[in-house]
Amino acid sequence: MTRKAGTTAGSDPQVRALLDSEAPIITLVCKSDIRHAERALRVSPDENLAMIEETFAFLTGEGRRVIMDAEHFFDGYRFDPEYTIRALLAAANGGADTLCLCDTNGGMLPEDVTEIVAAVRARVDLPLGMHAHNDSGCAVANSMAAVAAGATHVQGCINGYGERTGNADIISVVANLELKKGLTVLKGGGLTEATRIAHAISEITNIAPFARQPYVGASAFAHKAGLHASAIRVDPDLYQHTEPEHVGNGLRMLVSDMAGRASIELKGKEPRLRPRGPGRVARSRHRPRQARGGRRLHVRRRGCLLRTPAAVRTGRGQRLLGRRDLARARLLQARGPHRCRRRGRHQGSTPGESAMSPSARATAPSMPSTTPCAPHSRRPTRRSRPSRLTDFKVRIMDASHGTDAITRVLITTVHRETGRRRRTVGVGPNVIEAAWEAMVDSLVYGLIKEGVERR
Ligand SMILES: CC(=O)SCCNC(=O)CCNC(=O)[C@H](O)C(C)(C)COP(=O)(O)OP(=O)(O)OC[C@H]1O[C@@H](n2cnc3c(N)ncnc32)[C@H](O)[C@@H]1OP(=O)(O)O
Ligand SMILES: CC(=O)C(=O)O
Repeated sequence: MTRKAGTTAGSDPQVRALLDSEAPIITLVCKSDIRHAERALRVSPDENLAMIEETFAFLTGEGRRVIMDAEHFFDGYRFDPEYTIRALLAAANGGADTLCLCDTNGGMLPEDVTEIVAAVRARVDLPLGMHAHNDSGCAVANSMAAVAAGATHVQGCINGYGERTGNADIISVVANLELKKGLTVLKGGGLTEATRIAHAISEITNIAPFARQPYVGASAFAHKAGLHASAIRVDPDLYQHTEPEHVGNGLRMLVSDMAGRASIELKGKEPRLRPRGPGRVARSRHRPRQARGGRRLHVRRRGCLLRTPAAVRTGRGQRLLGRRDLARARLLQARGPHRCRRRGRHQGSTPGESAMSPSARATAPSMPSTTPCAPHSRRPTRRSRPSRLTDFKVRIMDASHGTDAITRVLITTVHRETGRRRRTVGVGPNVIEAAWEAMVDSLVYGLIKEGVERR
């Protein structure tokens, strides 16, 4: 924000905090709609302009590159175009680097953006930017319209996350600019990382990926209709607007009651379905169940994890939580929540849980606190708890299955002494079982890493 009314930029704590952050580039939100200056800030129109200019002058004087986010610019322009232009010029006088026009309420349509950006372009001689919200479903289109009208800077958010209905999905904007407009936005072919990055960020934020997300969604290049498949067999470009490989995605053929012969032929050509001898076929009989939750796939990739629990012994001769213990846990769980709670107490809670958010703490079960010990062994001590739980995420894999939905739990633990981080995943029909599996894997993985003998 700009400095507050009645202060100087240099003495405003919030402006000083921006400076203290040592960020080389600072973006300042400024009021550019006269109604917001008068009604929200309750300052005179001129005082608002002074707040803008002085804050820019102070920060640029300290050697920072400063971008203006002109809040409510488009709505303000419609109400009082002269004042919005004066707000931009105040920032320009203060040394602004770029003037980003915000559709803060997200209600603009592309033709409004084209008209207003072109009009501003004719009056202001600094690079212009666009910051679009998606309330009218046009954030990406509005960003593209602004670029077509002369903007050279676009703000957005990965996967379209943001306030209310979200901001412009920066992945779609970049892909459109590169693939449809022939501009180079990312260096070194970075666009091919788009799908991986979109999914990695949805993991980190714990927001399920949106299958129909343009370019990077799992369904972005998926085909169901047999009619499509018959043409795709001849040339995939007949039914796709760009090649999925440009954004790191891939073509996917679905086989359903809408499939024809071509669909099945194409499906059969997918590498993972090519028959490779009887062993392969026999294993693939279990595949649908495994693929549903993903755990077995994960386990198989990690090699020994599935086999290990029942077979690892520690130096103290304690047995690690194994499959039988898991069965016991299921039994306890089936007996009701009271028994489960008692069991949780027995396992103790880790101090690491305090590093989690209150909501995570409220739902996370206790980390099985013993290093490797059976659930009915002695009460754990701090010494026997070498790791602390630092993150606990729950994801419902397919919400449409109601209480039958597969639950996935991702946990991160950190070894107290080495600081080594372990991230494991468990999948089950409910949160307790999924959490249990994740925790067992975490312990086993830790033991393997520490060189504990396997039998
Ligand atoms: C357009 C956007 O949405 S940009 C996103 C902005 N970021 C966020 O809102 C998320 C983080 N939020 C925060 O850190 C805090 O809410 C802050 C720092 C923004 C404000 O918190 P506080 O300092 O506690 O202020 P409070 O909520 O009481 O009120 C906001 C103050 O900022 C003032 N203000 C609002 N916009 C501006 C602006 N562009 N320039 C100067 N002052 C402004 C308001 O007049 C109000 O001042 P007052 O305290 O004198 O009445
Ligand atoms: C800056 C911002 O988020 C807005 O005005 O929309």
